Amino acid sequence: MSTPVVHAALNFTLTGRTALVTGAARGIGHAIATALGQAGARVGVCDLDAEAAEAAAARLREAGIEAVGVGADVADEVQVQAMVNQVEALLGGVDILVNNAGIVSTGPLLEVTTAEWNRVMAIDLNSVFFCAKAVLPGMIARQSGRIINIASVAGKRGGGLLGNSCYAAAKGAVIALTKGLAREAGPYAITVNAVSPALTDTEMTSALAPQARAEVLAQMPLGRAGTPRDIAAAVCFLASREAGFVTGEIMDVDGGFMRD
Ligand SMILES: NC(=O)c1ccc[n+]([C@@H]2O[C@H](COP(=O)([O-])OP(=O)(O)OC[C@H]3O[C@@H](n4cnc5c(N)ncnc54)[C@H](O)[C@@H]3O)[C@@H](O)[C@H]2O)c1
Ligand SMILES: CC(C)C1=CC=C(C(=O)O)[C@@H](O)[C@H]1O
Repeated sequence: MSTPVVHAALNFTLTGRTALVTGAARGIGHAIATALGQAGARVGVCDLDAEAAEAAAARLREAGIEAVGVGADVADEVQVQAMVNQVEALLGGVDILVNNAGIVSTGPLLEVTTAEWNRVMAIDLNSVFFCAKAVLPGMIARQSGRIINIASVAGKRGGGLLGNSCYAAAKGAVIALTKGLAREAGPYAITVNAVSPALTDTEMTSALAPQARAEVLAQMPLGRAGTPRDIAAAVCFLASREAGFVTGEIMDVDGGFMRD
């Protein structure tokens, strides 16, 4: 038997790392950008709404975080490459990519137009492909990196109460892409994981009818909706050096919703 030792203290600081968070002007993305910055990272705050992205970055700077706001539509590959170029020029190579930007569509499949289907797929799924492609060459060159995708319990369950089939299909594909890319990127010491929230209080869910909300909460053992900070905490762990042996994981942060 080996002699017991006192192990080195765990260190969750992100000092010296550059993070890029999409859809970070508000909601879950803003909480993630704030938490990564508070842990020491320099943060690229990306959003479709360029003014809101800059305003969010300014709030982070006021809190002592090095941050830049960048306007980009993550559904557009050319804009994604320009966004990554801008962040890397100002803050250094992206060490941590958080694919958070997303939209939800509601209602049964027969009511979803082809245009709506295409927009959900473009923003919720294609963006993950575009953003990963844009940051991976730098991560491979540096032999390190963290990619964290925000999925959804809808992607595991196939929708139902929690988003419709179209949204669920996009998030289900994000989960499959996370697992596949984890296999591809592992040899370069790059981890790829997803955080899978259930109902979380943000603007996205603010219009949910009280009855529907009560039905969802009744299925959550903890009996409350998630907060953006709940999701940010999980992302910070996965972004840390200490999570270097976790990859291909789809981490439920869902108040127990997915438990059997
Ligand atoms: N809120 C929930 O209950 C919940 C549950 C599970 C998963 N999620 C996922 O979490 C993520 C964040 O959701 P949220 O609740 O904070 O949403 P939100 O609507 O409050 O915020 C989304 C942000 O993404 C930005 N955005 C939208 N389209 C974009 C685009 N094309 N390019 C760049 N930015 C864009 C918006 O401007 C907004 O700032 C999404 O991927 C969502 O699917 C949310
Ligand atoms: C707006 C409402 C139907 C909703 C949006 C997104 C979800 C998700 O899981 O991503 C939901 O939980 C859901 O309540």
